[in-house]
Amino acid sequence: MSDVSFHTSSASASDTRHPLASHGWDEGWEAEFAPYAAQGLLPGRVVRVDRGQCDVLTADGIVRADTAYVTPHDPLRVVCTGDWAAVDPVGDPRFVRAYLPRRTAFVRSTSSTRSEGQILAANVDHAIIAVSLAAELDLGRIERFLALAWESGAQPLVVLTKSDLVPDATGLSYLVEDVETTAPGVQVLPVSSATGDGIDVLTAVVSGGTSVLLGVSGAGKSTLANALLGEDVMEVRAIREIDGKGRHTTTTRNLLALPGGGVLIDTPGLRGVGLWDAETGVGQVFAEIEELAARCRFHDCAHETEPGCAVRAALEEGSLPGRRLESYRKLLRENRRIVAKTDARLRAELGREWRLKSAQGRANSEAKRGGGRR
Ligand SMILES: Nc1nc2c(ncn2[C@@H]2O[C@H](COP(=O)(O)OP(=O)(O)OP(=O)(O)O)[C@@H](O)[C@H]2O)c(=O)[nH]1
Ligand SMILES: [Zn+2]
Repeated sequence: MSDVSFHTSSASASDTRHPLASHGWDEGWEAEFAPYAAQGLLPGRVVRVDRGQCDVLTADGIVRADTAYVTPHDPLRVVCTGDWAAVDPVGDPRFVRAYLPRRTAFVRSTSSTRSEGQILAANVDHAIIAVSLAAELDLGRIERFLALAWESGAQPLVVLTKSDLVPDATGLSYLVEDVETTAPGVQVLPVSSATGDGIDVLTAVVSGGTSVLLGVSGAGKSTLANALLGEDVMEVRAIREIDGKGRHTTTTRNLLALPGGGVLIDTPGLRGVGLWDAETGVGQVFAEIEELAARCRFHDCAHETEPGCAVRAALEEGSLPGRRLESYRKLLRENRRIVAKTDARLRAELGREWRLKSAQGRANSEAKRGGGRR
């Protein structure tokens, strides 16, 4: 009982920081948690989820809690790392009774056969997209990650890693420019974990919220995570002080407080992200194309052969690069395929479209053959 009054009083006292502030607790969460606090439940952030159980960091340390109440049939509503949970103050087992509505969420499609979304991380503010400068830039791939990031609700940030491998400053500035053009509204930051260049800027950006690292294998995510975490030892010690047992070390957690402020979520599943119903996200990545499309004569313009098409006009005039439009179409197609797996109605439509297209294709090639004979 004294536990509960400690939480409510310490949280409202303006001169003391709430013990969970380092893990993202703020006034907004506190207000939303009020009804649960009134029931005597403790707030905590989920730092790891296993089968049937999870680790929740509360003001009293890490609580191992049962997730039976927050494991509904809908896989997107299953409690996940980053959630703010309401936990029983006592009991064996202690249960997570509920979690607060998510501000943002990362989801991905699971296997190709059973396409249901899987929730990967919740309440992420910054999506750090790691792109290695050791390889040639793949702008299409960056756009794909950007779509996923925007879709989640988090603010994307592109980090060009291994900048030490591009010693020529002018060359580097061109690469940064290329990515900036591809990612309007997104900060692009060259960094090197080897020399430490740019790490201070990144540290400052991520200090104000929860971040995740996205990017293909070898992009330098782990190295970057270590650079942000500094000496892991500090982190481990801090956790041990909190729970007083030293059972949980950094290796068992997918959510870590950064020494420079902010929180980093690094769940293994986030590494090979797919695109999951990210149509709005795709629209945000290609905002300039969607703006042009709004000026097409027909609102359902496919920008193929329609008259009064603003997209094709921009393409012809050279203000819209062909690569951008192709990438946009590719991502939309990819997205529709993913959505179609779960949406039978759309699947039927796509099937119809496909049959129409192939019928058209047959007609075209027959016409061509006919023309050849003439
Ligand atoms: N030169 C240079 N090499 C780096 C830098 N950062 C990472 N590397 C190297 O790049 C390789 C891949 O780095 P990782 O951090 O393991 O990449 P990752 O994205 O975590 O890869 P996965 O764990 O497979 O997802 C390693 O050999 C690192 O040593 C850097 O700033 N400069
Ligand atoms: Zn058009």
